[in-house]
Amino acid sequence: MSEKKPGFFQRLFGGNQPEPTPAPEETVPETPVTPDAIPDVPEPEAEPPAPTEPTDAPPAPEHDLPPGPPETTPDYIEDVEDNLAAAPQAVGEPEQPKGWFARLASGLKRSSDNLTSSITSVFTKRKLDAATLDELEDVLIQADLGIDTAIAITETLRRDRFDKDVSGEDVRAVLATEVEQVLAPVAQPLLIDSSKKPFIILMIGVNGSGKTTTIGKLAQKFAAEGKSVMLAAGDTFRAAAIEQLQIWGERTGAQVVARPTGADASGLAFDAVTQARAEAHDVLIIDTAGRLQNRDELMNELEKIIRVIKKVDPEAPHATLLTLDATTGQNALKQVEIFGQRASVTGLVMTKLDGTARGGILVAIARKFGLPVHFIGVGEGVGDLEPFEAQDFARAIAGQE
Ligand SMILES: Nc1nc2c(ncn2[C@@H]2O[C@H](COP(=O)(O)OP(=O)(O)OP(=O)(O)O)[C@@H](O)[C@H]2O)c(=O)[nH]1
Repeated sequence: MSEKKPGFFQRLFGGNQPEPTPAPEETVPETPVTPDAIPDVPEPEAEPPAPTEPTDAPPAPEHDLPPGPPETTPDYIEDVEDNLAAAPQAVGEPEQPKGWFARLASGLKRSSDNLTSSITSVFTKRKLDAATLDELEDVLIQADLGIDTAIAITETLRRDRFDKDVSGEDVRAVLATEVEQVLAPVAQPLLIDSSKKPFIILMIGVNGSGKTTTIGKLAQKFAAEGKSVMLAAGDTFRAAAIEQLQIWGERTGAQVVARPTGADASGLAFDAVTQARAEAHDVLIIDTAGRLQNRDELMNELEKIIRVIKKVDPEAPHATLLTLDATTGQNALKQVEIFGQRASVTGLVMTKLDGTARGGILVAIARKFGLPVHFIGVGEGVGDLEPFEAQDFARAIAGQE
């Protein structure tokens, strides 16, 4: 799974593609659906009863566990088929619909173009002086790279090149080097400890940040490595999220534990961990409902899910992955801070780098928190999630070939 597909770097840079839809401004995710805003979906109980305290022999689950994906009625299958075009792609060699692929590539091209053209315009005018360095610092901050990185880059230039002719290309090289230095320590693969059966991954993040899609992509990767995967449809607020996970389950051969909409998410997590243990799956990935980090009651619910998982396996979750939507810009820093405090995040996945000029935020996050970044997403397709590589990202941001 760490093998890098040819062409991914190409997708980061883009080619001659049509203009993408402009990236949204910060704070609001692309699909800002809060549980409150969803019609016809019953709210779960404010404080549903926790599952029975487990002992050495865990108690029987509250619900009868289905042998496989539970919804198999003709209507459901029809809905699923209708959704296939918009949903994840089939397992195996991913097919990239050309129009979509072109939009992804164009998104990142715009991002690096914005940065590099600003740099070029600053550095074609004169020898390196204090005013030029100030302008450069502004450009770098506006690109969401963070003040520390912006200062580090300008200080390097001040030290090495002050009062000398400096080209945009020279500056891009310094930028790439600095960004790579910041990112290299956090670019860490997600290691699945095979002594844990199952290795439990909890997926968390704000609404629409890409949790469910990322779970599907991960399930595909693990399945391709021969691992047996179970998915838990813990976003019990939204019927669509449950169905989305079931589609991924069908496509990746992963068993899906699901409950009707509105079921208690902690109870579902407990059942899923118990079942995955009993059946000795290699990996269990638990989806959760999207929640804004400032919704205290929803963050309490997340803490409860974690407590309940620990009742079955005190070491679990073995990985708690926070998905971050790159288009949210500076707000992503707040998300890392609060989710980190409340849910002990162990690693990050940044999605939607294809649709934004704000990919630099990953550099600011890496510098501030030092949390591992395991994957980045550059599209909705199953092949659009790649292990994070510092050098590729640095070169893409700096507009280097
Ligand atoms: N362009 C692009 N879209 C993505 C990427 N990752 C996910 N998406 C899309 O983002 C949207 C939201 O993704 P979901 O996986 O449903 O997000 P979620 O976090 O599970 O959402 P909630 O359940 O509402 O919290 C979907 O339309 C995905 O296809 C990515 O890397 N690039």
